[in-house]
Amino acid sequence: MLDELQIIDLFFEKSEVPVDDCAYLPETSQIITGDSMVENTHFRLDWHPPELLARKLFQSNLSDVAAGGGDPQWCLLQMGLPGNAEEQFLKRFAAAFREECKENRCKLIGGDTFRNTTYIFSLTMAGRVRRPLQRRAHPGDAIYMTGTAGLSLAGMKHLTGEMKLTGSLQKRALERHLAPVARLDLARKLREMPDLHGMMDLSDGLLQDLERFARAAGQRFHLHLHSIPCDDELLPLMPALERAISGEEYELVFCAPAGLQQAPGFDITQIGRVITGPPGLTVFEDSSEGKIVIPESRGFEHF
Ligand SMILES: Nc1ncnc2c1ncn2[C@@H]1O[C@H](COP(=O)(O)OP(=O)(O)O)[C@@H](O)[C@H]1O
Ligand SMILES: Cc1ncc(C[n+]2csc(CCOP(=O)(O)OP(=O)(O)O)c2C)c(N)n1
Ligand SMILES: [Mg+2]
Repeated sequence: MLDELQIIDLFFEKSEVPVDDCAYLPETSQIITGDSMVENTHFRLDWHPPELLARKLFQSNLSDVAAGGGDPQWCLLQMGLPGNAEEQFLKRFAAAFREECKENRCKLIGGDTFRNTTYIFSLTMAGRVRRPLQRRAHPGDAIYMTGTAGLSLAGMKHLTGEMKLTGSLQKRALERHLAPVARLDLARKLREMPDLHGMMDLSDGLLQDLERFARAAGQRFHLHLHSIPCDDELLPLMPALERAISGEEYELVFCAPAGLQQAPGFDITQIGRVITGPPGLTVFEDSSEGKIVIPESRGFEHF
């Protein structure tokens, strides 16, 4: 079986394969993206109340628009629904989705609805952009991420029974997994920095996403595992390599000159650096770069 990127490659000439979170439409200064929530692939009905499902669908797309340097403008909603879909489920989903559109000034302008054996929710979102942010980096840049990594995987592991979380940590992990919030607030600040070279959002985990970022940028990325920021309470419960494969965090990862400082409302951490070398990712234990780590797992992959 081909993997996800090999399948996508089938549709493009080699030089035209899309590598960014969003496609850029220069004629109208817009960016456009699409992401889906599919039953038993992205969510389970017994885990995910319809309100949170609608919000996660919206926020995962908003996260791409934020990483692309844009502000949301309009969206199209495609839905596959079982014949026995409950009216209450659909009403609750629709009400929450409408709230998201309103809160984020994003107009639902169309879509498609069809019968399917399971639920499929797929969103296309467009945004306006002044300077589209792509997956670019310069040698010598620092690699930064916003927020923390690990909570989403911890939340899912709690739901599957692989981890037993309690109290406020359980709440934060479930919230991160079931109801992530795109970092549009920080993206708006970051995109004003003239020497921000490139940005993406964290959906498949740092190992996969940084590998793709590095290849798109044509640079070598060094990730420092022990620099990956983590929720204080989760830190002793989740090894660094697991934080590096936690997807669906919807934090931002970006490359800019070293020396950026954390500040209130600006929760960024340096997690690695960019060097000249063959495009790809090398994982080191820490920032001394004394010990290379070969990960056993790359995290969640569709194929
Ligand atoms: N079926 C497809 N046809 C054309 N382009 C695709 C398809 N699936 C994914 N892509 C593109 O391939 C790139 C990688 O996809 P993906 O990993 O889903 O991006 P993201 O993590 O930003 O959602 C994106 O630019 C996306 O638009
Ligand atoms: C039932 C269920 N199984 C597995 C997962 C974990 N999971 C599903 S998709 C995904 C990665 C992100 O989804 P993807 O469709 O690859 O988003 P994109 O990279 O396109 O933004 C993860 C970690 C989940 N959330 N729910
Ligand atoms: Mg996608």
